[in-house]
Amino acid sequence: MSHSADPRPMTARRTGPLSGEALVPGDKSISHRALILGSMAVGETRITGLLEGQDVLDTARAMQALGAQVTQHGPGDWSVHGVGVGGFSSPADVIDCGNSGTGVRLIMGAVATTPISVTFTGDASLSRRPMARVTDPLSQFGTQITAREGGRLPITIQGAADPVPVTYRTPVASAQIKSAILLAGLNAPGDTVVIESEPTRDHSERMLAGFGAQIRTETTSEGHKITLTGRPELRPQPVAVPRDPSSAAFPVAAALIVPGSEIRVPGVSRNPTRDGLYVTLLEMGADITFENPREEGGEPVADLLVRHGPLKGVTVPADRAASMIDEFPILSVIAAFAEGTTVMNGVAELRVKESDRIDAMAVGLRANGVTVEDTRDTMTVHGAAQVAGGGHAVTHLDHRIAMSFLILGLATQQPVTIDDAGPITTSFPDFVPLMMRLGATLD
Ligand SMILES: O=C(O)C1=C[C@@H](OP(=O)(O)O)[C@@H](O)[C@H](O)C1
Ligand SMILES: C=C(OP(=O)(O)O)C(=O)O
Repeated sequence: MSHSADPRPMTARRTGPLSGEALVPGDKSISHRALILGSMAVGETRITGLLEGQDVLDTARAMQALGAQVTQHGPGDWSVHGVGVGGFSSPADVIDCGNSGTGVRLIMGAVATTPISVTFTGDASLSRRPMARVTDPLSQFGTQITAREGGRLPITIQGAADPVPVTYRTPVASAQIKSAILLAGLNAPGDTVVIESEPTRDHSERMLAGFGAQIRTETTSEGHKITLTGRPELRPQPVAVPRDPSSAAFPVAAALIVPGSEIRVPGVSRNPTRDGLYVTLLEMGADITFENPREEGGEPVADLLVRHGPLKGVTVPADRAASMIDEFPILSVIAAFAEGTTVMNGVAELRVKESDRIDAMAVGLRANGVTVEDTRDTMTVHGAAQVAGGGHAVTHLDHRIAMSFLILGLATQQPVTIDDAGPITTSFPDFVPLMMRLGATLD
């Protein structure tokens, strides 16, 4: 489902020190996977801390359309009665994945080796995004796939009745490609193998192991190699979803750039495959302390204590990009307030997210007085002690662009406006009230 068609403009104004506790929502990647794997297990999976953002609600609805029983018991507290590996049935209608690349790509994988027919659609943003990166490897299982020209949505999948396992080297570092193949491999006999040159977020591997699948990861001369043995019976597991480090990045950024701020962000995942922003911020000299490190729901988590302080520009190496791929828009905002230049390398994938995020950030930052250079796969931001603001940013149905510019406006001399705050509901429905409770001025 797409968010409401009426755009909701919003303005962020220069704010006094931020303080308090920011309880950010559950991790989006883990929430999608908990619903999908719960639906492919036999029996009841209980999920706590589920992100109730539109992207995840669309996946919940898709699982129901495919035959699983998905029930909300309270805020963040959900259960899924799964149908087992190979147990999905043809849905009565098309499956609309709204704005969610993760939703559509993982669910295409999950249905690819079950002999049912499913048509997928999405909003204007998702309909522009490349899908051949997933449908190409899925067709190797024996799946019949028809897509709109250029490999775009709408896509119809006729799942393979007699699937064969696949060995696939991913052409770009993408957890969505990897996960789609692994989910398809669940109902193929024998071993399905994915080889990636850079490790990407490993939530699928962790959760598949937790649900009892035979899966192993090795670093080989070919790259990072994941081998899944097909046709397991998945056993339901309670899933406690940790708080999302990608969502935490927004209040963290606000505290770093608004003078005098000090905030606490508890229970945030510190999964090393998601930690690149925090590694980078420490290199920039950010005052962040990771307190009370512990394990929750199979993921390392910590409480973040973040204080405003001087920051310096850094060069982010290309091999770190996968571990912070969704955090570059907000890093570019933080970099605008750092002393010196921040160079972000190996970020070409940002051009095929909900929007072309390099272009959206570069254009919007320039409109607010920041000097930015970009190439196909790099972005360079020149920091300054003061940032003028006073500009307007176009968000292109992209939640992370919307939130990034609202954070920018909390520390600029003049207010920053965005054309539409609506897409924020996809990943962080409570963003505006949460930021206002910390002291932000958003209207
Ligand atoms: O697997 C996932 O949950 C995700 C993987 C990343 O996409 P890619 O796999 O396209 O890099 C990321 O940008 C997205 O927000 C979530
Ligand atoms: C890229 C993102 O999500 P998706 O690919 O699931 O739409 C994101 O949340 O930043």
